[in-house]
Amino acid sequence: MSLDELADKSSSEEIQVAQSDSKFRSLNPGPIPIPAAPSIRSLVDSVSDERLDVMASHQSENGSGSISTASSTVSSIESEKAAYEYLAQTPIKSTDAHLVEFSEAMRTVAKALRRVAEGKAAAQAEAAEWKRKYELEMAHKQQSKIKGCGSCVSNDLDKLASQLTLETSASDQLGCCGKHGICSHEVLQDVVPGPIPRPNHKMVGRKASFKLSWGCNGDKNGQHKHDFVSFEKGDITTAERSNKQILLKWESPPQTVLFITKPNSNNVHVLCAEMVRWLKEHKNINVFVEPRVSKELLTEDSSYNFIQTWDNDEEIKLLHTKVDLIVTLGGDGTVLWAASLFKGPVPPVVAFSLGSLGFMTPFPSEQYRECLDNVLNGPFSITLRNRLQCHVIRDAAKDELVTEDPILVLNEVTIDRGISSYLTYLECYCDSSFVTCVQGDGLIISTTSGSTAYSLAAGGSMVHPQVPGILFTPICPHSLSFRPLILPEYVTLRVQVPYNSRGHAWASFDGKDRRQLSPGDALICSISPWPVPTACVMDSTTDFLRSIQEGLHWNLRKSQSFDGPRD
Ligand SMILES: NC(=O)c1ccc[n+]([C@@H]2O[C@H](COP(=O)([O-])OP(=O)(O)OC[C@H]3O[C@@H](n4cnc5c(N)ncnc54)[C@H](O)[C@@H]3O)[C@@H](O)[C@H]2O)c1
Ligand SMILES: Nc1ncnc2c1ncn2[C@@H]1O[C@H](COP(=O)(O)OP(=O)(O)OP(=O)(O)O)[C@@H](O)[C@H]1O
Repeated sequence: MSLDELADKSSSEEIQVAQSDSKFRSLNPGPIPIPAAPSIRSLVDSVSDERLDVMASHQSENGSGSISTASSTVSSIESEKAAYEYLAQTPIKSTDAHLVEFSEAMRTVAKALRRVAEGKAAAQAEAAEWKRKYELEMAHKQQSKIKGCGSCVSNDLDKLASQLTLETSASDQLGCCGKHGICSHEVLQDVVPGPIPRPNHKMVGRKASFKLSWGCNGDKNGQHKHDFVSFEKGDITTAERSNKQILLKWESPPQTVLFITKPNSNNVHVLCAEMVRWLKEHKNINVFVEPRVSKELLTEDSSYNFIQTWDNDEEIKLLHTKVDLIVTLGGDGTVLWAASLFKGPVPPVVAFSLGSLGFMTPFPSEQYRECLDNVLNGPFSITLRNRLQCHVIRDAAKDELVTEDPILVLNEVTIDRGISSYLTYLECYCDSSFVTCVQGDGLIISTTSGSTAYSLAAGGSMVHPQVPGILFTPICPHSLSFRPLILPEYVTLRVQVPYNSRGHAWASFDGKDRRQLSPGDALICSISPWPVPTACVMDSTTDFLRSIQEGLHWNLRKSQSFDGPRD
């Protein structure tokens, strides 16, 4: 697809969403009076007719058509709510067939409206995604012009998207962003969507540029073997598998490091002060710290006046354009916290272990000089940890233009019963297919990085973080046959609290930011295009195996003694 076509697609999709919304508003005439009891039959009839219309138009139209289906039925939302209220106030005799039929019709209409609201949210998300990719591509082009690096330019947006989502599998050692390298850093620097930042004397210079490539160990002649399916003579075969370890190689030296540290820990505080000074004095590195840490360091010693920080959320949005590396000092929670600061691209993370478990924190803090030397010089292995992008869709806001901001999680999103003592009742869909109803304490939708966290405690498999997948793990399901699932990374999951749920559900994101989900609300999750690159001590697999063995004591058992019965 050319850039122009992309621009057209991006803008036309936005226009489509906007148009459908304006239709939404213009067709929503406001509340419809609650029908008096004698006229309820006529209301049932009219709703039943609308139900038929909805079904007919669903059959005859494609996906985008479903938005206009919503428009034609939106006027019944208010009447539906009014009718529910009316029904709640009026005792229903089980023998009253009319009221039962009416209530059924209302449910059908409500379901159709839900589908439309969700379709709209998905379309908005998709349009935003295309727009962002388009902006990235433009930035990439501009950057390449400045650098005179013609080979960096790719006119194919799909290629860029697949590079960002790791669908490309190749290694290339051919210089600047050769055919198979990932030049994401160049794409991401300098141009930032959003408001123009106010001039800041603390701003640092350009970011260091780097290249990601897939390693090809054991490949003697340097020829990389790709993972692809070939169809020679009608036979389907996969080529020999390559080593997919991802290497980060700096193309210019990194200049700026951001520290994210666990609060209320004296050890962390002392080490942070020492590392900051060492980086400045021995490596001439610019250092950013959190506002809390900046205050602490400056109160102690004014000679830390070289450190930089931020004042507000707008400045946090720009951090990824200034920072070459993130250093975390703490446990896994600190890595999650660091990732949560970045709603878009995330610079590589070097996680030093100062927590209790430290599954994602492989670097020993006692050897920080050696570790940082290795990382600053490069090349080093990284694990690209996928994140999930979660949208909460409110039933009450289905005819509003703006939905809640997406939330990115590195571990998982959990939907549970919170303080409710009732069973959680959740309807789950994968793309357009119904998956199941969860009846139990809740559901965990996890990344593969999160597979060793809450999902593991709920009986999910441990999955290597580079495996492209989404884990679907129930929490205490009240069923004998509910096994956890692992779904492919490209699907979109939708979990909704049905109208007839007895209680609310609660969503939490990496264990934080709890949000109530009322009957009618839904959560939509898919893999985000912005992974978290974490530096490895050895390589992705060695580090993972070490973590499950040393951190979780996986399959620890006393060895069987030599003496005893034999074959
Ligand atoms: N029953 C459970 O196991 C349970 C319950 C609630 C939350 N959690 C996890 O805690 C996470 C939040 O972590 P926190 O440190 O802010 O909270 P926290 O301080 O409560 O620590 C939770 C524990 O989970 C470990 N952990 C976190 N991410 C991990 C990962 N990817 N692999 C292996 N272990 C991991 C941490 O090291 C820590 O020991 C949530 O994302 C969730 O996965 C687990
Ligand atoms: N920079 C930060 N600002 C605010 N809160 C933070 C920050 N870093 C970590 N936290 C929070 O502090 C809590 C504890 O942090 P962390 O998990 O890193 O330490 P730990 O519990 O000692 O280690 P582990 O997770 O390995 O057991 C987490 O809930 C995390 O969200």
